[in-house]
Amino acid sequence: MSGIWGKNVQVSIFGESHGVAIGITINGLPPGLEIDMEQVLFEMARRAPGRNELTTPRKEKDQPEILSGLLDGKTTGAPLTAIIWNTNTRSKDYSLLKNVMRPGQADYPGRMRYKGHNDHRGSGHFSGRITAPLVFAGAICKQWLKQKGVTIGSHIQSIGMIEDESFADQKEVTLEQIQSFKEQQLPLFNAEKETEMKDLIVEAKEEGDSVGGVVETFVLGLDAGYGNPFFDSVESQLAHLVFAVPAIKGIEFGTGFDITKMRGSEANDEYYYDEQGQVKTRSNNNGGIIGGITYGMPVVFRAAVKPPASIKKKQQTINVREGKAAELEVEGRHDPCIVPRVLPVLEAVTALGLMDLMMGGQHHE
Ligand SMILES: Cc1cc2nc3c(=O)[nH]c(=O)nc-3n(C[C@H](O)[C@H](O)[C@H](O)COP(=O)(O)O)c2cc1C
Ligand SMILES: C=C(O[C@@H]1CC(C(=O)O)=C[C@@H](OP(=O)(O)O)[C@H]1O)C(=O)O
Repeated sequence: MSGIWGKNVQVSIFGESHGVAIGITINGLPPGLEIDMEQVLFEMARRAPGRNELTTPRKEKDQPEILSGLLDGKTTGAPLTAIIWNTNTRSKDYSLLKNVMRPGQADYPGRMRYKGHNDHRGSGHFSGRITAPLVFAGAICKQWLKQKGVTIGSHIQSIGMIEDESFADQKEVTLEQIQSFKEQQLPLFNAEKETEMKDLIVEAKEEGDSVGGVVETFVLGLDAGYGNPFFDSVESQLAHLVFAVPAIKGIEFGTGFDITKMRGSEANDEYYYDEQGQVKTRSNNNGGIIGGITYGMPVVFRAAVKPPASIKKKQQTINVREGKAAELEVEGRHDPCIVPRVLPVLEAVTALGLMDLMMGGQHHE
């Protein structure tokens, strides 16, 4: 397993979904950073399981216990370690799944990679639950970024075939709107789509099935001049972290794959000076990054979230103990749609990636 990431802010995650606890150690945080714990808990609660009818019924407090690196509410500069206890495991749901492989889940590849020694209970270290410590770290990074004037927001771009408007369609997105998105179950530019999306998730759940979707994340207030091409381009940095999130199957920046359908004259983001003399572009098809470097416009990307694999509907698979074909109806407590819970995770990894990048001092000044 590779549970360690980062150059300037380095994280190390640990734990399994049905183990004693999960957690994270963060290295490289600057000393004296005041941590607003209420804000950290707010972010944790956005992701936590069991909060409403659209999520897994497994209820967890997801209250981080800080073991080191924080004194009188401020970072000391020493490694900051937090653990989150697992309090509501139901491992019997997984006894069959040691041998009967769930299609679309990490059971079979994990078994091959770890020679059957991986903790299969609750998908072990593969579980989406391991994103809780990432949200903890991201909440701290967000507080550092806020001091630098950088804000990260996200909304649901789509659930199944139901689409919201895009960030690019908006004249302006205010900090208040970004904050209100964080308080909503299904944050949308076009709130009229909410009922349709909810109904689709509930319908899939009732049919013993699941649905996927797309999350759009945007970063405001990021100056021009960050990024280290080739290998540490801003896209590489963010994509690396976004693909670490379980269930993410794709990422596109700016206009993404659709830019291929445009002419250069349409795709190019034309420059101008605004009233304050700041360099801006009229469009943002490149999603705030060209040549792997920011150009001062919002960084925008969309992540594809697959429909969760663990469904009640009957599926064909294999029993590896018997070496035979098998049928499977997955029991247990699962998310019918991961999208609403993954927004804070995508924001968190974005915050981590950007803080790591900015701490490296790549800025032109
Ligand atoms: C917040 C979150 C919740 C998830 N909930 C479930 C779930 O309830 N059931 C499930 O089968 N997969 C769930 N997943 C997805 C699996 O963890 C993921 O599909 C699996 O680890 C395999 O990884 P991959 O899909 O990225 O290839 C969740 C993922 C996240 C990020
Ligand atoms: C517990 C969480 O979500 C879990 C993510 C998950 C998976 O396979 O990713 C499967 C389910 O696990 P369990 O069968 O143990 O209930 C979800 O409940 C969480 O995100 O905190």
